[in-house]
Amino acid sequence: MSLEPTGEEQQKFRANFKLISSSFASLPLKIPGTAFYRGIKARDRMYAMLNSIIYNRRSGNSFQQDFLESLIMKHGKGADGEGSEDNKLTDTQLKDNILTLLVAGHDTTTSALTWLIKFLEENPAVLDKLREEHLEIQANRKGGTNLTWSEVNNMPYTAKVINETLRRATVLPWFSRKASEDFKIDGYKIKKGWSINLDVVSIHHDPQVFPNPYNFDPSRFDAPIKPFSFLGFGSGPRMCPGMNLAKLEISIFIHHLLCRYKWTTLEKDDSVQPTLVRMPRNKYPIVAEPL
Ligand code: HEM
Repeated sequence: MSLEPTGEEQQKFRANFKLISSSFASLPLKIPGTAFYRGIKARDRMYAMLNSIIYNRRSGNSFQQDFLESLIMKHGKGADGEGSEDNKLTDTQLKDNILTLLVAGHDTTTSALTWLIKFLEENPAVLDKLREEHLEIQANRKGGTNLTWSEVNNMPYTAKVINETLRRATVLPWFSRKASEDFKIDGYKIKKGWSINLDVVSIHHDPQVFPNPYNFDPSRFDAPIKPFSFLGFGSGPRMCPGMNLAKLEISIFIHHLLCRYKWTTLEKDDSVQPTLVRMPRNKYPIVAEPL
C-alpha cells in the first residue's frame, strides 16, 4: 500500500495489526479487556485508516502504483473490470481483502524465515550445502546482484529446505474444514456440518511417513511424499493462494542472506510461542556479519 516504512501511519498500522493477529487464537468474547475485543477494535481502526487512504486515492490526492491501487481501479464504480458491476467488490470487501492478505501473508512468512534461520544454525551440513547452491548461482551470473526468474526457478535444494522447514516448524498447526456429508474415517463417524480441525503438527511428525521426524533432513523431499502428509500450505481448493509468493520471498531472502552473511545466535530456546502462527518464543535473535 506504499506506506512509508517508518512513518506515523505505518506505526499505527503495525500496532493495530499486532492486536488483530494476537486475537486469532482467543475465545470470541466481545467483552472489553479480552484479546478478541481488542482485535475487533483494532480492525475497526484499520478500516478507518483504509477508508481515508481509499478516499484520498479516489479523489486523486495521491496516486501510487501498488496493490491497493489495482484493487481500487478494478473494483471502482464504472471501472473497466471483468464482467458486470455484480463482480465488483464492495468497499467493505475490498478492505477485508487487504486485511486478509496482510494477516494471512505477513506473520506466516516471518515465522517461516525465523524457523529457517534456526534450523540452518542447528544443521551446519544443510547450511553448507544450501550456501553452495547459492554461491554457484552467484558465480554463474553475468552481472548484477538481482536474482533472475530462471535462477529462482532453479534452486532444487532450496525448495527442499523450504519444505522441510515448513514440515518441522508447521507454521499453521491446525486449520479446519466443514464436513459436506456424513462420512467415516478410521472407524470414527463424522456428521455433515461438523467442523474438522486437522492436527497438522502430528501429521508432519508421523514417523511412518517421516522417519526420525524431529531430525531436520531436506533429503526427505528427494522422492514424492505420501499425498496429504505434507500440509505446509494446506491442500485442495482452499490451499494457500499465497504459496508461490511466499516461496519466492523465502528463496530471495535465502539467496542474499547466504551469499553475504554469516550469523551467530544470541539466545537458544526451543520453546514455541502459543499463538495461531507458530514462532520460536524468543523470536530467535541473531547477530549477522559479512562473510
Ligand atoms: C510461508 C508462508 C505461508 C504459509 C506457511 C502459509 C500457509 C497457509 C495454510 C496452511 C493455509 C490453509 C490452507 C488450507 O486450508 O488448506 C493458508 C491459507 C491462506 N493463505 Fe497462506 N501461507 C503463507 C503465506 C501466505 C501469503 C504470502 C499470502 C498472501 C499474500 C497468503 C494468503 C493466504 C490466504 C488468503 C489463505 C486462505 C485461503 C482460503 O481459505 O481459501 N498466505 N496459508
